[in-house]
Amino acid sequence: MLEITNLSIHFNRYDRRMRQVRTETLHDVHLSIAAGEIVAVVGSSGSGKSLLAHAILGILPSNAQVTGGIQFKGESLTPERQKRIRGTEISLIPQSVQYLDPLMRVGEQVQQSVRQGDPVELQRKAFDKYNLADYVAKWFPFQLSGGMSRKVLVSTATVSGAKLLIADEPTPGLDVVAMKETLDRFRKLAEGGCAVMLITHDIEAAITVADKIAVLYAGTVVEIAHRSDFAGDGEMLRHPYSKALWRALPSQQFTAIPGSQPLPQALPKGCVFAPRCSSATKECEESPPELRKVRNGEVRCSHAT
Ligand SMILES: Nc1ncnc2c1ncn2[C@@H]1O[C@H](COP(=O)(O)OP(=O)(O)OP(=O)(O)O)[C@@H](O)[C@H]1O
Ligand code: NI
Repeated sequence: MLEITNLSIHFNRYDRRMRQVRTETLHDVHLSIAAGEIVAVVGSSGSGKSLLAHAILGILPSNAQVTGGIQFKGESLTPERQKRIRGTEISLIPQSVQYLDPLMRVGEQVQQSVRQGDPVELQRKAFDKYNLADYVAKWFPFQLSGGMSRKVLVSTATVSGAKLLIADEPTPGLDVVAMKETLDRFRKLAEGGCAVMLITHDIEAAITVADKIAVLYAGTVVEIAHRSDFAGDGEMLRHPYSKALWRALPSQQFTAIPGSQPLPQALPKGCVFAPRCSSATKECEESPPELRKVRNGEVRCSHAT
């Protein structure tokens, strides 16, 4: 359904001395999501998760330069096509419930996203599917609980039969029950033939529902693993950063590694993770490793086995 190849994003901006600086915020991303598949994109704040989503939707700021290819249903996603199918075939479940218009009744907001068929009928069906009572359609966003707002966002994103759904951090702040409901909803959508990209900080949530996990670090996909690789001591994982992420979880060893993720304006010359990696060699510092297949997954580390 979605095929991303060699996708890079640069920003041009001027510094205080009016010199143009070019920063790379996403580096050579390869990622594909099949129909019926859920792929989680995990990584810490600033790793480029939202930029990746915005590149697919074609909603990056105008000073962003995008290179590489994005294919949707086997055809190139040009800016014109992105504009045409955004909100219908490809839709976003935004990071925050603040995306709801506070002055518009929620039923109307869902109806506005309908491009084909009877808006009222389809909105009713969507509410029914997500256990929202009919009368809620007449409510304004401030009248909704957090969980209901999320259901309205999902209804809006799915009401016109999207084939690719991108959910940007849909779970923070949800209690355990609401979180499980949200994740179950994605599973059902995938079972219905949707391709789902689930962007999250929460690895534990990701592995309960995603088929594959892409680990993003400083704009680079360092590993694409299967959910089952996140187990035990992380010995099935291929990249030292994925292992470190896994071991840093409170439910695991709770051990953090020293250092911090480099900023886009200060990326290392070689492997982005080399400055924090205990097995880094001269070679790692010199040039960035290629993405390669290792044990049914993919990794950007020349030492991975
Ligand atoms: N308009 C912009 N101009 C320049 N740099 C940008 C712009 N938007 C984002 N960036 C940079 O790109 C990097 C990735 O940002 P992005 O929002 O994709 O991170 P994220 O992984 O979604 O983080 P979070 O988990 O906090 O949402 C950051 O370093 C950010 O500063
Ligand atoms: Ni983000």
